[in-house]
Amino acid sequence: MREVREAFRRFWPLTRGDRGWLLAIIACVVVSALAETASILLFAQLTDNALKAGSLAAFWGPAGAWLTVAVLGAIVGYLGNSLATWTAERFVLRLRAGVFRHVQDLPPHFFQKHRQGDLVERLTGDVEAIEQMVVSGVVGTVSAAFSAVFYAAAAFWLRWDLALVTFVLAPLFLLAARRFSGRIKEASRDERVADGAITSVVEESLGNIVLTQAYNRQADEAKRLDREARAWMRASVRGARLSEMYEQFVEVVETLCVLTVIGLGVWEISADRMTLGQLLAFAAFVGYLYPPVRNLGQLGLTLTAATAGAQRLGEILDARPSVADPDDPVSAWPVRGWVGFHGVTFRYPDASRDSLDDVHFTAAPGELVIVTGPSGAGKSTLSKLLTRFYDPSAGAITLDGVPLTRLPLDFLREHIALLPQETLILNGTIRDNIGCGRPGASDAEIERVARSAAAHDFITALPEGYDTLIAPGTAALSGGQLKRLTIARAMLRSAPVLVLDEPTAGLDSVAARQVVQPLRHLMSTRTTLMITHDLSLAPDADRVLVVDDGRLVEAGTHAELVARGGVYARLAGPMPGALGAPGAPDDTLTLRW
Ligand SMILES: Nc1ncnc2c1ncn2[C@@H]1O[C@H](COP(=O)(O)OP(=O)(O)OP(=O)(O)O)[C@@H](O)[C@H]1O
Repeated sequence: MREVREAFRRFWPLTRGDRGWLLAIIACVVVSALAETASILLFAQLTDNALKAGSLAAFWGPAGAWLTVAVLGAIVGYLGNSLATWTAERFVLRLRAGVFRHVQDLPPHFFQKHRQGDLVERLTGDVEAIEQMVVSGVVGTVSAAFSAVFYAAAAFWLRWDLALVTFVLAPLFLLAARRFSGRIKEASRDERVADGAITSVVEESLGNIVLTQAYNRQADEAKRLDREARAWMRASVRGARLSEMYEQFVEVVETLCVLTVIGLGVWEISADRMTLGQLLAFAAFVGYLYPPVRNLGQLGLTLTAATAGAQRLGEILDARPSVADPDDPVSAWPVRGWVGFHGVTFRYPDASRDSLDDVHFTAAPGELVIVTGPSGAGKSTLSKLLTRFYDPSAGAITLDGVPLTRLPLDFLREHIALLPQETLILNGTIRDNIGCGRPGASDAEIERVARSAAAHDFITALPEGYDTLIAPGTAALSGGQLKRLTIARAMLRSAPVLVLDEPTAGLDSVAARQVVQPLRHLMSTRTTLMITHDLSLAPDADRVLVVDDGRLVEAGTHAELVARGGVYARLAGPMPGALGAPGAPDDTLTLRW
């Protein structure tokens, strides 16, 4: 019960704006119940006056009234049900949008901890389960409670003594619901978890299809899916079995009640204390009473099953973004591009050691700063802090002297463009993929940056040119071509600070050169922080920073660091043209760790 209260406290506020509609739906239910009652009483009247007496004259009046009531009931029923569906779907829409917005602001480590398929299930199945509880549940409970009280009152009004005897059996329904609810909830939770696992396995397998085929892992992947599918099957069958058991038990209790009514009725009629019409009406009221009572019992089950979904969604909503917009933001100014790291120390959430330790450096507008160092040294972490995916544990990062924590996130990310290590492609046309660098950019601007990024020629060679559809993982373009699209995207953003994380990773030297040339153009006008193992640009850089084990161990120009003969000199190795150095095939030196 505490869980249900908790779930309501969290999700009920989302019905704001629809509560008037909820009342309207309940009003429709009340009118429907009234119409039903009137029909039953008219039926009793017909039985006693027309049927038993065989009088056609006594037929027309009640028959006309019954038809009118039935039509009215049908119209109100239709309105109520349509409104209920509309309101429920609006709730789902709002809840899903809210959770999705929240998820989009969560930090990278959240997505490393949760499998994608599981998140998909939470945003679909669990969202619907909560609707079942919050909207349909509330409307259903109020309606069922009202109908139950209403029909019970009608039965009492007709024959209170008979009603009393019949209702003695009612607690059996609630007992059954209580007995089954815990187990049904457990099965429902297992089913949702298994659902998420299946989606995850399918998604991961299809995403990794090359690995699966190249290493003949088809059977292993099939086994993985089979394991999750069996878990789902077990939970699903268990859930269905429990629900069915509950249904059948209730059915038997209902039959018991009906037989009690008929038995008592026969006795009363034989003693001339009741007419046949009254007995039929009484039996009808008791019969109408069962569905709402049954629904009330079942609502308990729906509630408990839905709390499983509410808990899973609650876990997501409780995850906090690692950064937030400042309460007192600095107002916008024309950013020049001074970047400063001042004693920056950082530890990832849940990590046991610092990934960056007391890092100091500054970069001036127009400067190219290369950050290099061994794998795992903390280079990409620098870029995540500069684009504020996380805030430093100690120290501060500044843009034009203003701490990043004082800037609205939108403003920050408008002025610091990130070209991440992975080539990130959107599902859409090539134009969309470049254009998303600056929403609202004209076709001419998109084409201009594509030319600067050396992408225009291969784009126009495609049959559909800029309208070619591409998607993550399925694009019929090479790695280097895709990279150039992302460079064009970054160029379009025209941010004064550019953070490039391994822009040439995974490309051969020819492709790397094709990528680097437009990058040089892009970098000439902005502050650029380039994280790379590829030192081909190092001689051109204004400064090279060497990071090792989270610390900034060396800083200077390429020539200074080579001359110093320290870590960088060892990493860079002999340079072309140096005495005894093997000549590079061209003037681009590509050294890798
Ligand atoms: N989400 C995370 N949670 C905990 N530790 C992390 C996380 N991401 C990175 N790390 C750790 O932080 C350290 C620095 O990682 P980072 O990705 O910055 O290295 P890098 O220098 O960019 O490496 P590479 O050159 O291989 O890309 C590593 O020891 C890594 O294990």
